[in-house]
Amino acid sequence: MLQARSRKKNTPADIPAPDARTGSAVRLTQVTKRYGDGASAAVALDGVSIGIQSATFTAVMGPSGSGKSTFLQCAAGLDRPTSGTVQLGGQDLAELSENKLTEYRRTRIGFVFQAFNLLPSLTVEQNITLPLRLAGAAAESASVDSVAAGVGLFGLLRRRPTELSGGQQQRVAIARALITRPEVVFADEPTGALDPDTAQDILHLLRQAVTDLHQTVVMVTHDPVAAQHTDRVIFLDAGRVVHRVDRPSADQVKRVMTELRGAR
Ligand SMILES: Nc1ncnc2c1ncn2[C@@H]1O[C@H](COP(=O)(O)OP(=O)(O)OP(=O)(O)O)[C@@H](O)[C@H]1O
Repeated sequence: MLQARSRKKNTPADIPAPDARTGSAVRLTQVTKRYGDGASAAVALDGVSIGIQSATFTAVMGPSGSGKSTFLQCAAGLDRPTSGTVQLGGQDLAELSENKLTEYRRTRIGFVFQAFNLLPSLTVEQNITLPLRLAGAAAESASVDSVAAGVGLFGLLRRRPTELSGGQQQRVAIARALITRPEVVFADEPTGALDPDTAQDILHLLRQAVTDLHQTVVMVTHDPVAAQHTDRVIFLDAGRVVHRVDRPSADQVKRVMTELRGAR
């Protein structure tokens, strides 16, 4: 069970608190992302406006090329939209310089990727605490132990990533994403490289982070079974939000995906 604990004071003082007015952890307003110019331009996001409520688990789905990765990249401040605004924790990301945006991502946003993206030369403990150390904040051993125990890694802190299973490596990535108590954790196909049973364990962990720690989690996935762990599925097609399903079942999600693929 993940343990709730107070938000650490490791964030820059000039960054505002979550968007109390809307309750949104992330808000995209008329976000368009265009790659290239002229006849060869690709519109990956086409006027997307959506708010993602704090302390919810959201899946982003859609056919191949519908704009899911671009959505995640723009919402997480990894890429800048061509037009429109992204607010995260009440901060308009366009107002941040590149350096401030990097600092913001490090302290206020957590990332979990399909390929785990751990540093092989660091121990599990060092991987988990890396975002704190990069931000110049001390890692309290009690909080590291609590996060590690919460994701089922207790006793493995001295190991290196190569000495862990895929599921254990993804637990390290989740602990690393949670250690700063970010505004939002963005997960890009977090179960894509795992067997079905291990994938279920990882999805339960992400669910617990929302339920027990009131984290906001946004996950891109192709998997209807993964989506049924979430509170809401947002469906993209041709760069637009075309459908939403709350408290989704895998069958509902499959139906919508079949319709979207059939409509192409
Ligand atoms: N760097 C880029 N340069 C040019 N076009 C791009 C670039 N990145 C994405 N695109 C285009 O933007 C559209 C959306 O791509 P995106 O990767 O966001 O879709 P996706 O839904 O994540 O796809 P998939 O499920 O196949 O990963 C596609 O038409 C893609 O070809």
